[in-house]
Amino acid sequence: MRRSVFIDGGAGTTGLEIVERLAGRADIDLVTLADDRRKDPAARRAALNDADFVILCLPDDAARESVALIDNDRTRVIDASTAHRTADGWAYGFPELEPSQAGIIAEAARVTNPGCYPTGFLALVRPLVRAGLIPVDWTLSVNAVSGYSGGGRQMIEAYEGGGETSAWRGYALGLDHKHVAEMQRHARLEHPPIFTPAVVQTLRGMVVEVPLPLHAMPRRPGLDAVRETLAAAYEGSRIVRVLDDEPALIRIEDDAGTDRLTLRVLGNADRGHARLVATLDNLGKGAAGAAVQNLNVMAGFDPAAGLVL
Ligand SMILES: NC(=O)C1=CN([C@@H]2O[C@H](COP(=O)(O)OP(=O)(O)OC[C@H]3O[C@@H](n4cnc5c(N)ncnc54)[C@H](OP(=O)(O)O)[C@@H]3O)[C@@H](O)[C@H]2O)C=CC1
Ligand SMILES: CC(=O)N[C@@H](CCC(=O)OP(=O)(O)O)C(=O)O
Repeated sequence: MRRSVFIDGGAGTTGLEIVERLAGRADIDLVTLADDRRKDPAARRAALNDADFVILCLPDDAARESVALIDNDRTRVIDASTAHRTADGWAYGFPELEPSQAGIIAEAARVTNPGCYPTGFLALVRPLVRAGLIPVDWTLSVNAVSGYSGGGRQMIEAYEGGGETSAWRGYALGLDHKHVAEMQRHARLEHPPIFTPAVVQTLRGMVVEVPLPLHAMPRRPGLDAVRETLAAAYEGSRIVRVLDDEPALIRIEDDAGTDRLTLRVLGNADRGHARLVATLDNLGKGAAGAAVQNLNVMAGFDPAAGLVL
């Protein structure tokens, strides 16, 4: 059955990526607004209420406005912004996070995409918290780097226009990044993680790392036990893969240009030091790929349709 899908914000960085993935699909009628109407509330209201599904690729305030413009109970929403990630009444759009999560998304009228950094963090951590290997009262650290497309059109223009020339730029130095609450809540931790993000001179891709002093943790799990727990959690997934290779290097480009999420458990077994590493594309599983995957789940399509794997 064909479904109509309106991309609100279809001219932006994430919106264009989604259009690219959905264009030409026989099961979808894709709707975007022309440049002179894309910020017109009346045109948006009509498109929002006409569509079976809308995907919001907007700044947070505009995303809230779009939700308020929907006055029917048929249109279903996927929000790529930060606006609803910890809000009641919204399903968290990470189908692999729990065995029951895809079913919750499939039934939901309102689904929020996870944040790009939380996607890597939660994939690494939530199965370990669930298994009791990470105690709920442990304070985790998350160290991450992102390509500059993570900051949307304005950041892309700053880096590509020569306004920003740094190779590595740390930010959120007050440890108050907008993703911290989302990470804590969906990892089911008692304390916020210490999150240290940075942007590097590459367009897309990200590396999200969680160091773990296994030797000091109550259950003292080995690297193999941690890896096996993650592998079991994502067994059968075509999107999230847990590798047990021992690469000499991890590169931010490893999963750039794809909708994959790759997890590794590296470290020093003798010392009981682990380095959990996720690689993904901030615009792939971190944004557009996640939105398309959620649409597939909600509409009953093949979960991996239109994804680059
Ligand atoms: N970039 C990324 O890697 C990720 C982004 N996201 C989230 O996705 C959302 C979109 O981000 P991104 O694509 O990067 O941002 P962009 O700035 O590239 O795109 C946002 C788009 O929304 C448009 N827009 C702004 N205000 C309105 C409005 N009132 N009505 C209609 N359109 C409007 C903008 O138009 P104009 O440029 O003309 O103002 C632009 O086309 C954000 O909430 C972001 O947090 C989530 C995960 C990762
Ligand atoms: C490099 C960069 O600036 N990244 C953005 C996160 C990407 C994004 O847009 O955040 P959401 O996933 O919450 O939508 C930031 O740190 O605010």
